[in-house]
Amino acid sequence: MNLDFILHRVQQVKEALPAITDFKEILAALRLCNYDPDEVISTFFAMFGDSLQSNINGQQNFEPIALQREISKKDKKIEVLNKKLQESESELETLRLKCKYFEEEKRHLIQQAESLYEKVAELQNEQAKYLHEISEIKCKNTQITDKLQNYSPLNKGLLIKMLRDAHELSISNNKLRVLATSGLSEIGLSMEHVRSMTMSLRSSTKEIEEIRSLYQRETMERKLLYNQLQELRGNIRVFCRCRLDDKKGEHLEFLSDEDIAVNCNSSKKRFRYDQVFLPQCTQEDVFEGTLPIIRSCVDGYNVCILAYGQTGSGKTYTMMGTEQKPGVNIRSIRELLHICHERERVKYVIRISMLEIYNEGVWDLLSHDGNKQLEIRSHGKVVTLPGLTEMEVLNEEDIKRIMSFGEKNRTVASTKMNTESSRSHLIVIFTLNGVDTISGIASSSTLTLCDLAGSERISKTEAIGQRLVEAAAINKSLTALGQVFTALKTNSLHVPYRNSKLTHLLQPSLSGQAKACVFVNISPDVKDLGETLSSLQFGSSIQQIALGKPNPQSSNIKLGH
Ligand SMILES: Nc1ncnc2c1ncn2[C@@H]1O[C@H](COP(=O)(O)OP(=O)(O)OP(=O)(O)O)[C@@H](O)[C@H]1O
Repeated sequence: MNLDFILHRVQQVKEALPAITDFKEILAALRLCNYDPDEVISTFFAMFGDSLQSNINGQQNFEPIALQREISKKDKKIEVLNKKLQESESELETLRLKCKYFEEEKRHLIQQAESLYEKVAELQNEQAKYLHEISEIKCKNTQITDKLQNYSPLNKGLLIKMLRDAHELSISNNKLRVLATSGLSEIGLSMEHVRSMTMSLRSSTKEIEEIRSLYQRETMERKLLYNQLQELRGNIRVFCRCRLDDKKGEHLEFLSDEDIAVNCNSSKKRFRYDQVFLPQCTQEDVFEGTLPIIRSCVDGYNVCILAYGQTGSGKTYTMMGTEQKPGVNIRSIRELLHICHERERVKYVIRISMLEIYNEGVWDLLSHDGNKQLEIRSHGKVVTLPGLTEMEVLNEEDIKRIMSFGEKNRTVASTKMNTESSRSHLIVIFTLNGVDTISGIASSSTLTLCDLAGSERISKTEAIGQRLVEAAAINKSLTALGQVFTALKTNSLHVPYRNSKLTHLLQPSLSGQAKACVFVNISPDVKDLGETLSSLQFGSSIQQIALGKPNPQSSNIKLGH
């Protein structure tokens, strides 16, 4: 409570006091004033105790009540003070906590400040360095400017141009960099593409390898099966062909497609062949018989086709034929080229050679420097003819042209030697080298076409001199051929291939798993009966001769070394 205010009120009461005689009236008056009577009284006593004592007569209980009031007042004050003390203490605690927090904050801030001071120091160092560098650059700049000032206007122009160029260069450099960046990203994409392509390529390569090995196996199996079929038919097939003639050969009886009989001296001699071709059979019919072995040749087996018979029996007609009616030679070559062409996956190289065996001498008919005599060489089972001319052929025209060149050579040689071409053996050899582009299998084989010299006996020819020598040579080689066939038929350990040039040369085509086809040509003329019988006997003796067991890599002839 405001003390001035109380004093003011007390003053008001003091002024009113003389008029107040009754204490109760004073209290009432004070109540009217809205003041706490205890407070007012205690103030009264303190200030006007003496003067009031005399006026308050008869008020016996006044002192204890006043004391009680005093105590209660003190208690209240103490309570208030306690409350205030508590509040102060709690406030003090709060302040203490705050103080602690601020202490922490202060320490933290001091640390930060210290590190900032360090950084500032570093930056100041850096700044000093940069300032130093700047001053150096400025110095250089001043020097350059000075130098520039000294440049002649021309040099200045050049310099400006150079600077411009440099600027342009830097622009184009930037463009290039952009291009390079996009190029690099494109390269990255391409690399990714290449990577995936490589992956798919790898898997494709694997697939191709598998297909290739499958294909390889299939090809081998097909070849072996085809070969087995040929073996079942016989590796040497013998056909009989009778020449077409006006004279009817009454002595000849064509019993079936495979049987022919000869009536002589009231006896009948029967001969069995793989096929007997009647005089009216066409060149196409005759070729049918040789067709399967041509396929064998392309499969890698050595093949030989021979025409045997007396002079004039139709050997040349069968082998060579005429322009209109081509024989086995041209048809075989056509078939060979056709099969090679059909097998697109195999690359073939075909070479032709032409030989003549006359009087046990081997002559190269394709040699450009006249007729050249050759020597036969043997290396184990490999037979070679060093120096033999071989010409690559691509088509039928090539072959016809080369063969007619060889024929001319043969005629010239025959004329020189005063003989007939029919007195020699004509041998055309086709060498076939194939490489399968898928399986990689290489094959090498030969097709030997042989038009033998007339087989008539010396006694009949009544030859003398040169003719006798020729006949003896022919006889020798044909006898050797018969001996080879006989040895093969009887499975003899030794086959006398080297008994003649003819058999020596034909060794690769008459051994191993080679296939041979022999045409026995006969004359329908009764006056040739003896020779016909002899030829038929020769033919039937070689019927059903089995050559060696199959061996996939058949070719063993090497020519032209
Ligand atoms: N099947 C046939 N059809 C028609 N003509 C034929 C037949 N066979 C042979 N000739 C003809 O008979 C003649 C003699 O034939 P070719 O010259 O082929 O006999 P060759 O056995 O080769 O004789 P050489 O040993 O003298 O060479 C030829 O004029 C030929 O055209």
